[in-house]
Amino acid sequence: MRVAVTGATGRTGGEVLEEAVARGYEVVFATARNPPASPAHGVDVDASEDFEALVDEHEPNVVVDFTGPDSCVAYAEACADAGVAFVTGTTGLGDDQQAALEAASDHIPVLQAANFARGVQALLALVGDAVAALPGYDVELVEAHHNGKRDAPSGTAEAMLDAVDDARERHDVDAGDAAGERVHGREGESLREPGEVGVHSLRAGDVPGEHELVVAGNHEELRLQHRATDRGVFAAGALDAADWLSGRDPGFYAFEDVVAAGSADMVGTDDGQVPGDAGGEQ
Ligand SMILES: NC(=O)C1=CN([C@@H]2O[C@H](COP(=O)(O)OP(=O)(O)OC[C@H]3O[C@@H](n4cnc5c(N)ncnc54)[C@H](OP(=O)(O)O)[C@@H]3O)[C@@H](O)[C@H]2O)C=CC1
Ligand SMILES: O=C(O)C1=N[C@H](C(=O)O)C[C@H](O)C1
Repeated sequence: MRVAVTGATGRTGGEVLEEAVARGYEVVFATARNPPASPAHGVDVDASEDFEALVDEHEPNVVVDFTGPDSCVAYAEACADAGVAFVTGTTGLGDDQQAALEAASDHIPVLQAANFARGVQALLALVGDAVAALPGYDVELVEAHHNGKRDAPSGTAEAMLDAVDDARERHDVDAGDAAGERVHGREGESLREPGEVGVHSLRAGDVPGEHELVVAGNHEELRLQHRATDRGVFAAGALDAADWLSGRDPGFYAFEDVVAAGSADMVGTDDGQVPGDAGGEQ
């Protein structure tokens, strides 16, 4: 696969570049806004302002993007012009930016995911099940990320909140008068209204990403939590997505489609085994 990586000097793009090289993919170019003088993971990093020319010159099968909302949309549009598939994990897009990204998928395959960890796909299903099974319970969401994250709440939190709303609607849950209302943090006199969902964003240190939904009532508490313990999980998922997307028809795809298609090579071990699994031939 001929892959290009944008945001290649970033926390996540850097992991994508490293994993792409480790997998033996042909990294045809990598970009950053302020490219470093020396190669990263053996790949020269070019200035992102040359993106269109680089696409024309190197003809990647797919571009993998972890940058910011403006650049994500600009790259998607350039890929649409060049007929190159586009995978993005960039979060924090506004409504117009989201519409522009989706419009690009009229011409090319586009895959967008707020979170490329497979466990988060399972979490989203569990969130819907829990909310449907526990009508009348209070729902609160807490997410934690590193101190360099720009958007709040996180894209994953937004997806979890959508899963709460969808489940309440689909299962006709009478959640209370404030159903659908999101309350971001609380201070002062602010009594909780039935149905509202409190959303709390922590930004500290180097936390790769944690999300927890609390469903509580009737003298009990259910907590559904996902923790990314290393950013490599995002890089691996994004490259699995790139592999799956490359060569597909134009359209707007989700990471759910990739997860449904098959299991992952396990990251974090040299031999592809699940850590701690001693079974099988070595
Ligand atoms: N979907 C998922 O699974 C995940 C999504 N993310 C999302 O990915 C995005 C990037 O996060 P993270 O890696 O922490 O960010 P970083 O700030 O660590 O890195 C961003 C990278 O993008 C480049 N960049 C930033 N803005 C622009 C721009 N306007 N034009 C061109 N290049 C730009 C930066 O270059 P330079 O430093 O030179 O400015 C840098 O290389 C965020 O939206 C985050 O939420 C993150 C992890 C997982
Ligand atoms: O910015 C990050 O770091 C992350 N962003 C994504 C999000 O906004 O949900 C995914 C992951 O949690 C890491």
